[in-house]
Amino acid sequence: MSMYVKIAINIPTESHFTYSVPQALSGDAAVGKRALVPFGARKLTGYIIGFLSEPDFDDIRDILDILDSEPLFSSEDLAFYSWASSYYHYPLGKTLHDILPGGIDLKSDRLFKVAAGHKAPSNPLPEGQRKILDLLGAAPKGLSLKRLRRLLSGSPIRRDLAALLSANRVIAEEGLEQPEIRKKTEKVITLVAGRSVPARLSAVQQRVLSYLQEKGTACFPELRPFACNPSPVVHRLMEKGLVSLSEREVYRSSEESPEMSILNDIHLNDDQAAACGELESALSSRRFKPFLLHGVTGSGKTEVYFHAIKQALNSGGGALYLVPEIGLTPQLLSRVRNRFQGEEIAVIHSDIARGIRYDFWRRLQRGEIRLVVGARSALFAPLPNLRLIVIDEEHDSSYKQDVRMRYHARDLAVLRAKLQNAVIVLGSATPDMRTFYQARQGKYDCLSLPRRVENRPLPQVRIVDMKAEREETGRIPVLSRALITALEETLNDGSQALFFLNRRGFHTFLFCPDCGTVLFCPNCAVSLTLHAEANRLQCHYCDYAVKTPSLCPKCGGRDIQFYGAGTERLEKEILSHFPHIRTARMDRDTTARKGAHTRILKSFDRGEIDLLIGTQMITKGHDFHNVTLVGVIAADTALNLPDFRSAEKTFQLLTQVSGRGGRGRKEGQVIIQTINPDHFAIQRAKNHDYTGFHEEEILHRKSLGYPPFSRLIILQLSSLNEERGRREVEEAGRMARAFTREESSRTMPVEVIGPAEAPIAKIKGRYRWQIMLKSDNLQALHFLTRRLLTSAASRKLEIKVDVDPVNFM
Ligand SMILES: Nc1ncnc2c1ncn2[C@@H]1O[C@H](COP(=O)(O)OP(=O)(O)OP(=O)(O)O)[C@@H](O)[C@H]1O
Ligand SMILES: [Zn+2]
Ligand SMILES: [Zn+2]
Repeated sequence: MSMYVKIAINIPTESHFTYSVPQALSGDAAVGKRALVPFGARKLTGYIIGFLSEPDFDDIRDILDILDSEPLFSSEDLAFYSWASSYYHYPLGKTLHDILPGGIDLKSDRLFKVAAGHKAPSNPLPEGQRKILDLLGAAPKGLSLKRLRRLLSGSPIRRDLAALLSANRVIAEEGLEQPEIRKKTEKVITLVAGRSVPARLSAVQQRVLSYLQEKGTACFPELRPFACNPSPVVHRLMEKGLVSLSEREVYRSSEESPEMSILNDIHLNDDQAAACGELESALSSRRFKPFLLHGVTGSGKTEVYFHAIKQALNSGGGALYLVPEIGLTPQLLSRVRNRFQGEEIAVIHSDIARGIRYDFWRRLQRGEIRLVVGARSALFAPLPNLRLIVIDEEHDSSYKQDVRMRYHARDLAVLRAKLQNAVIVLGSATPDMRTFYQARQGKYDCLSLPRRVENRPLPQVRIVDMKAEREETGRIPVLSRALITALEETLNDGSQALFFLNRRGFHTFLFCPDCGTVLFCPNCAVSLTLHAEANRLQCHYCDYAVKTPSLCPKCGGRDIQFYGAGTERLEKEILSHFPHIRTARMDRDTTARKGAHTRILKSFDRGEIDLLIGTQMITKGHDFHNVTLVGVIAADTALNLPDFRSAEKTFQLLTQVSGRGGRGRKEGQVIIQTINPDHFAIQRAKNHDYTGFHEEEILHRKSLGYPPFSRLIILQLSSLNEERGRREVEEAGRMARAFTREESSRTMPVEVIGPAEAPIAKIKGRYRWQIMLKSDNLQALHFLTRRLLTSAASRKLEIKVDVDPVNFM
């Protein structure tokens, strides 16, 4: 009887495909393995997602090969991945491709090879051509254009390649390209048991043999001390039947992160012990249970996570510990390694080399590693016996991926825990509005750490009204007098300081320094964004627009202006006041190079830097004990993002950055510079009042019907042609509105906001718009989204779906 498999393929279609399995491969086929399949004229890698007993089409083709000796994911994992794929409207084949380790797939492509008759030219070739020839010479099966580019780190090669082709030095033909990442193996030499050693052995052979008698097996490099080229020696011994040769897989692993200062020997305080107790009993019941761990900054949440992880591992299960991308610091890794000595840890994030990731993946799947520490993508790691998921800093927006599948790792983590009967802990000092709202509704059990460890006080926060600091010119200075004085005191004291500056949203909004007014959209309660060329202010939710006013609409002030500075300008300003200060900047520019981020943090940790200036990167998770001053240069930039969460983001940011101060023996102080000193988000942050903030903000959300009182889906529409794009976008908007008027939709109303020009109206030649769908009925939202996707498929309009959007830029 024939066997049929369902296969998902990495192409932009929702559906999967049916193939038959030839007799010779039928023993190998299994869910979670990859298969090489014919697809049109090409050969592609597909993922086996199920079996069929009968064909559901005519004209079914055979799979060509099975590419894995063991599955890369289980049926249980597949159920989770499929859920994510349909919830985020991202095709299953593409979802699997993104989730699985990169670089392992096989596919047919146009491959370039050195021509058979090629001889070295009499005149030396240009460097570009020579490099290509060298690479191709080392790859007898050929290389695709994409791979060549990658190997030449992106330098332009088209012209050189064309020259080589026309000179007949290189040929191109269709073929199967070998995957970039494969299992790594090494040869092992094994002593054959029970052979009597002949008398006539050379001295070297003798030494190798006695080494093997001691060790049992060895690989070639181990034998170098006996012979610089051990290979002929081993072959002699093989001929005599004394040893045998085989191949075994070796695992690649990430380099160790060097130690940073950490405290050991910690005794849990009462609050920590209570939280650990609750987690312990939940873990032992082996059922799904979600917790919110709400603990102020420096309250020792990490200790609680460690405790729970230890228990999960001790009971034979696996644990997943997720931190925001930026929180994955050498300090944290040292802490984890230190605490879980003897335990193998899979560290998974975007900087981990693909070969290492592939090895981790398979060892996790086999149950050889049971602890994963990583950023958002680590959520998909296969863990056969998952007992615990920890999401540290659960409010952090880096858990949301904004390209390809736009998933939220925290939200998916809760689902995964539910599917796999695990305990999940969402931890934060500033929980997401929705998380806290749900905890209050009883969806999560709340664990709380209301105090800092060892009863250290939270830092004193002072707010400086920058409107009162205006100079004679009417401009607002970068540094207030209060901040300059405080920095001076900190330096005299031998302590360190952190200055935080928000780069996002700079120079995009206008404000009035006389009354602090920033212009907001009357419909959506988000700030209006300036389009300087068109001299107008515009709302990116609903497209409302006004001409840029020259007078303040509220107080009539004439000084309407921008304000703020980048980290570079700030550093200059500081140096003009403190010429001898040792500063370092941490932003996207200074940390672009690999390892730079770590280097800066380490040198700050060693006290080689007095003042660290940075963007969001410095606000999270760091535990430096000598920081006594935290300065926030302009709290308003976050407040004025065109985003309904701007108050929440401001509160989180201020609380988190404040929380970096006073974590050691000396008390900390925080100075917040702002032009909105009375704003509730700033006031509540000053008083370390999370609950107060939540209660005030939730009223705003309710009155405007924003989450958690509704769900949102944003459709990002784009087109290469501005005119046609705009027409089609308007048509999509009309369709969406018509849907909301339909009879069937009365029971499930969806509000359609927009279409509006996207915050960045043109990227890479594509014109962009967006439509926001809002409803408290999630089913209705998904239903309408699917419909709009289907209708757009027939046009030139590209639609990307962002379910539960977080970042609006
Ligand atoms: N019971 C304890 N006694 C003394 N020190 C402790 C205790 N628990 C934790 N610590 C130490 O307190 C510091 C802060 O702990 P941790 O980093 O876990 O805080 P946190 O709650 O995660 O803070 P944040 O949210 O600001 O990152 C660490 O240096 C940790 O080693
Ligand atoms: Zn004004
Ligand atoms: Zn609006």
